[in-house]
Amino acid sequence: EEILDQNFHIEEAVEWPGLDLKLGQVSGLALDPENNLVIFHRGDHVWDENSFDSKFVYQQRGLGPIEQNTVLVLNPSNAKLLHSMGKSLFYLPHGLSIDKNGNYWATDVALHQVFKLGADDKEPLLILGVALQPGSDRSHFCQPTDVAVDPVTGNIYVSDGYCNSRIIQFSPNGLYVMQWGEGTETSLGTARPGQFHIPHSLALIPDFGQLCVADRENGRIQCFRLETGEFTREIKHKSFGRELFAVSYVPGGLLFAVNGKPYPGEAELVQGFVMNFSTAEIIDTFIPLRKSFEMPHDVVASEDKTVFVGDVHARAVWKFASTEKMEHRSV
Ligand SMILES: O=C(N[C@@H](O)C(=O)O)c1ccccc1
Repeated sequence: EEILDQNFHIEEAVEWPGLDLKLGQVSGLALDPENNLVIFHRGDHVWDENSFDSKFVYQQRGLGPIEQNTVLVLNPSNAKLLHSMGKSLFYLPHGLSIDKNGNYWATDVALHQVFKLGADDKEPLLILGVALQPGSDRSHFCQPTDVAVDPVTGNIYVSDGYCNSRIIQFSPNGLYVMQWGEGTETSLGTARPGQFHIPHSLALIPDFGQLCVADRENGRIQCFRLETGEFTREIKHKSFGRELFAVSYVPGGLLFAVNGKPYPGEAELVQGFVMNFSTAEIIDTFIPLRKSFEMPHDVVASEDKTVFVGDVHARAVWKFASTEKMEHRSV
């Protein structure tokens, strides 16, 4: 059995020039099959209190779609722009993930839709949801937050969303299969397993056949069986504080997460977490050396333990790297 060394430590790679990029609100990060960093940002659009009405209908469609390229592909070492796409398609980008075939999966909270894009800039290969129409049936989302695609089955999982509280599974060609989850009755204060208060980010754990969800306003991670949606585990630490924004898994057993900024007077720091997936123990935490986290919104990690964090308010992407090689001792 491999023991993940306990003196694992990551810190900001301060030589990475990606902090000087002129970005809009950074909402999603992903790594493509060549380990390039892909940034999903909002260009000149912002999500603020005027963006939606009380029925979650987007109010700024008069602005038209974002004219800048919203999907940027960067060399992960020197932050050089390799490719950009996704102009005139999105209104308010949110989640981004890339499947094993290199297709991009994106959610747009203004359109209430999920997009499957080929790596070129042609027409989307698949669109789920009805443009600009929030809803909670099998063909509508309400501000969907993220997508995860099972590399084994090709099944599609959507976390839906700010104004729904469910995970929906679609077949590889986009047919509704099943859903699970319900809202948290905030009155009771205690959130039960399978209840969500903004399912905000997804991490698919192929090694264990599970899907983990950042249950944002419940400040916790919940994990479920991919096949059945059956609840398997809650991961919650005091140091998460009130909000847990994003979660990402790296094959080999490490889970990464970022939390939300504490309310004035609360003790918990806004920071990144490295956890041992099997034990759920926190084995390291990290914050930037340059600038500081404002609203870290997504986190993505590669097999060599390089981690990127995107921040929607700081409009920045930081790179973190492990400072010493992981010793995998066999016992
Ligand atoms: O959470 C919010 N936004 C972020 O998640 C984001 O994705 O930008 C938000 C909440 C209230 C009003 C406006 C924005």
